[in-house]
Amino acid sequence: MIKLLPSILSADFANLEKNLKVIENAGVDMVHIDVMDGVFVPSISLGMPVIQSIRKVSSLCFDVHLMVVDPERYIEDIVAAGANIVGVHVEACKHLHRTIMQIKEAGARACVVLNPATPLEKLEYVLEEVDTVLIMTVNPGFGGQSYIPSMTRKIRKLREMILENDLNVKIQVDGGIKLTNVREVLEAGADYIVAGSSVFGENAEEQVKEFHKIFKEYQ
Ligand SMILES: O=C(CO)[C@H](O)[C@H](O)COP(=O)(O)O
Ligand SMILES: [Fe+2]
Repeated sequence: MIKLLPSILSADFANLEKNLKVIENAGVDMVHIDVMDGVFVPSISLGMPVIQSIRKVSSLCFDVHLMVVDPERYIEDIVAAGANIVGVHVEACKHLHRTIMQIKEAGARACVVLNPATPLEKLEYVLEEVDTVLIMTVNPGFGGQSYIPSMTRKIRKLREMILENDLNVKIQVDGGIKLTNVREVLEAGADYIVAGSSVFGENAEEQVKEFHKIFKEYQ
């Protein structure tokens, strides 16, 4: 099933509860939360206290994208704060397999994230252990960037790898996805679509409905 995961990075941080209600009422059941440390990526976004606070007012599935160095330092705290899915970057983990196990032992679903320039080969020995692979379709660090066209081939190639190995792994895409290019990633095989500026930067309720209309063409 194809899902839209609005990214709260582009939401109004003074009105997060209201923003979450808007997307939930529009039919969304998962939300994407970007945690940036100012080291792995240039920017700093939010951390545990914010996740804890919004957990109290939302029953949405929280998909937390950790853009931090050595993410294994935070897994248990992030899950305790309310994360249902935890995504870690291949480029940030010294012992990727161990970190994936740590996420699952902490009680969350494990997602592995690849920067645009990181090849899919990095997944070869961990693919069967993960619930989701997140293909970054922009260089991580900021919302509102443009989709990198070569990522369509990467999504297609990952879909082939998953099929060849007969696995049940979801493909997530994040960065620069809009109503005008979402068909391209869906045709390539994406299941989970993250969208920040194209949801919260506009009329969020209308945008969610438009994305969902397009998804119906593919399921
Ligand atoms: O991980 C991210 C940035 O590093 C964000 O999830 C992503 O950029 C969403 O924003 P937009 O849809 O505006 O590109
Ligand atoms: Fe993200």
